[in-house]
Amino acid sequence: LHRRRTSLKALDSIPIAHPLCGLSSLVMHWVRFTGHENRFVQAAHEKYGPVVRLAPRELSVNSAEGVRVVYGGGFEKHPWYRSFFNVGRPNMFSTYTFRPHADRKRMLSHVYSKSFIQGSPALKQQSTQILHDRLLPILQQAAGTGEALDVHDLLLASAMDFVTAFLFGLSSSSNLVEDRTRRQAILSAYQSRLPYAYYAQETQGVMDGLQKIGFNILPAAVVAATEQFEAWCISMVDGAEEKLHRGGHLDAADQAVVYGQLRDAMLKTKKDESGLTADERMDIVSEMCDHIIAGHETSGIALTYLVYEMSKNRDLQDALRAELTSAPSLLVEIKNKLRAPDVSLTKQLDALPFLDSVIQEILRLVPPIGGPQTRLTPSHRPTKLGDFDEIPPGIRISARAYCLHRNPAVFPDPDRFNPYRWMEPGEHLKEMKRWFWAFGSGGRMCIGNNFAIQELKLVTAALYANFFTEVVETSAQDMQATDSYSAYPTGGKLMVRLREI
Ligand code: HEM
Repeated sequence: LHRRRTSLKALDSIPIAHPLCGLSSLVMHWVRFTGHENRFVQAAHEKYGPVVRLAPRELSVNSAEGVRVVYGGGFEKHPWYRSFFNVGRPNMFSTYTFRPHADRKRMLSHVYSKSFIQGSPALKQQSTQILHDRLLPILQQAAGTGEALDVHDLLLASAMDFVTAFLFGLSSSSNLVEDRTRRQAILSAYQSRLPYAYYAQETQGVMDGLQKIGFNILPAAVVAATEQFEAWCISMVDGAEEKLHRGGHLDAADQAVVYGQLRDAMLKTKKDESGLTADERMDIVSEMCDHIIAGHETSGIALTYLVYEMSKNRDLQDALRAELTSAPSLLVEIKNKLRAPDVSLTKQLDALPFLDSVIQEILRLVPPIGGPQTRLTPSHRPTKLGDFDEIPPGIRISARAYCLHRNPAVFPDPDRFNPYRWMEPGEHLKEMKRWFWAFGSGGRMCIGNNFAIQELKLVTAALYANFFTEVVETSAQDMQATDSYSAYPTGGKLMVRLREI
């Protein structure tokens, strides 16, 4: 205990976010419980600089250099991520130790690489069907009637359809874009547990103890909704497994790219022909559940805010449309005079500078995961962070995109949506890219970033090639992002009126 106290002395020179932060973690518990953690940490960094102490054994960093130190290697994830277990088994996201994480990530990196994503015939077919047959007709119908459409809901649904199609193949995936009843049920089942994240993330020990004596802090309805969501994920896994088991030819759109890859990679690790154990099957289920979660809410949130910001500025919509139509072969005419990006030209679409800047800027302004990416200082050596050295092992430490993206020295007028800031080449652009952190960095960086960027570009291009958007019945307060790990709009909706061009 004495050695522990002495080593903590090294933290005494680090500015504290609040007078009580050096004495107790209660302040941070309160800040998290009341849902203003990102704003609290941001205010502390603005006042005290790039390294602040949040609790006796917790630090926050807010600089590109600090991110390089903490996320460049050697810092394991904090057990905080254990709360992201699905179906009771760890997955790539929730595993906090190096080895099992690296083994799993290696199995899946190839199918999420940029070259694979841009070239995959399966993903091309899946994207075409989701855009042409589901999303665009619904948008056109809303434009025709002039009725306001909740695009938040719809864009979460389309992100869900995109990711589950890539995981399981189209016939075993969701169709939440068209099936509104199922959409409501699934999205609200998933979202019902979000308000309880504090308990799962910050009071795990207490939760576990209480559960042992038969008490669960989470309301029964939330537990049931989580089970319903997991059962739905499992039903898609089962559908994909059945399809692969049957064998025979599958259309490109029907290929279960990610599921098939993980299943084969896990089978290859077996020394005999025994097949996968029940636990290994549940590991796959857990991994798939996590990609369903990580893949739908992030992209859905990004697209929601993109439509919100674009709707506020007609000039930006015109500029985007001008870029899309200046390369005429990029758009193909589909039914009912609608135009859609040609999915065989995803590389060319990716190279459009304004579209790229719009996507980059929305991920900067409202990072869908803006909250802390929590790590532990390494166990075998002290850490040096800027002016502070001898930071002892086992200290909880995090950076967050919410704060990194609000540094006015790097992003002047940081609260303004300004895609043009990404279009001026030079040293400043390089500096902005060093601070851009929507997908994290290092070994635990988002595996789905190439998939997400391609999907965001396809949906944005399809939308603005055909429609003007205007926000109705939604206040700025509704669109305030929740102050938590992910950034859902507080009002839970974005009502938009569309007009066909
Ligand atoms: C705009 C969309 C997305 C954003 C902004 C985003 C952001 C992030 C961030 C910040 C992390 C690191 C989190 C942390 O360490 O706390 C992460 C990890 C991860 N993301 Fe994404 N993500 C997006 C889309 C996706 C998609 C589409 C998938 C899968 C289909 C995905 C799967 C994952 C997985 C599996 C991890 C864990 C990686 C690891 O631990 O090695 N994400 N994502």
